[in-house]
Amino acid sequence: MSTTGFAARYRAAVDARGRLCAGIDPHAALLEQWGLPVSVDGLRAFAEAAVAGLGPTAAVIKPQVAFFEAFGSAGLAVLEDTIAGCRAAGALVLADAKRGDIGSTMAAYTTAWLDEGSPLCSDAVTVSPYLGFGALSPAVEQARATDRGVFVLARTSNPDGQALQTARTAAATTVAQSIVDDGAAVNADGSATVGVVVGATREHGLDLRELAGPILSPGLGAQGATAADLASIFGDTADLAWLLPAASRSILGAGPDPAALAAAVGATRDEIEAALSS
Ligand SMILES: O=c1ccn([C@@H]2O[C@H](COP(=O)(O)O)[C@@H](O)[C@H]2O)c(=O)[nH]1
Repeated sequence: MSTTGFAARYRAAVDARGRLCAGIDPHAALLEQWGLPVSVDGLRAFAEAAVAGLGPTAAVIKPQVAFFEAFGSAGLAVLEDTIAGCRAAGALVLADAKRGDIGSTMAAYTTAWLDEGSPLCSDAVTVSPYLGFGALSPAVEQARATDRGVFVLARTSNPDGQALQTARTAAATTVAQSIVDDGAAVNADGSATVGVVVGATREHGLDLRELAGPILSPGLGAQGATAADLASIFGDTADLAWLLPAASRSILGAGPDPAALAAAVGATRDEIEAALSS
């Protein structure tokens, strides 16, 4: 396995902390469950507890940008501090922003999420390939140059994406498989710059064995997928060393005590590791 680029940083994090991406999704319902107001003050208290609990324990932390954007500029200020806090605690930060646009606009998104000078700069960002994989080039090239990652939506965990993602391209592969193959072509340099998003909620019908990059798999817990599902869905179709299962609400429900959040991360990770190594 390569030890260059994002690959080296990703491998170091997962080797030290295990295969889990823990989400920070400050849903209004979770704020209320934690006894917090649905306001910027509540958002900040939620995020600070989440950073304290998840930051030192999870390999990768995925703030869901939408929940911060919902509070406007004050919410984005909380997101900036959340990203900085997670990175300072030793976790890799994957900003779940799902950006994607024509190349010139994509360059601006790239500056926002992958340029060290930006207060939102993260270790990786999720992107949408609906404008074409090539339109993502500014992000891919910046990520490759700075040992960061870009996670491209391929086969999402929700049922709504089925028709589009399993449609056949002119080359007769599915759209989702074409995204995986485009990512594998970038990763042929050993950098693991491109990860893909493949939900854990169903069979995906993809061959992920040549990707040589991380496979973010949301859907554990609140969306119904289990650790046991991971082994059956990905066991024959992927290099499990690259599998990065993700859970948000099922972990955050243990809050607001940071120690309880850390314990939930540990328990979820241990369940995943046991399922994937059996
Ligand atoms: O296919 C996808 C892509 C992204 N997500 C995001 O992951 C989390 C899942 O949260 P849970 O609480 O664990 O359900 C959320 O931020 C989604 O936007 C996804 O679920 N599926």
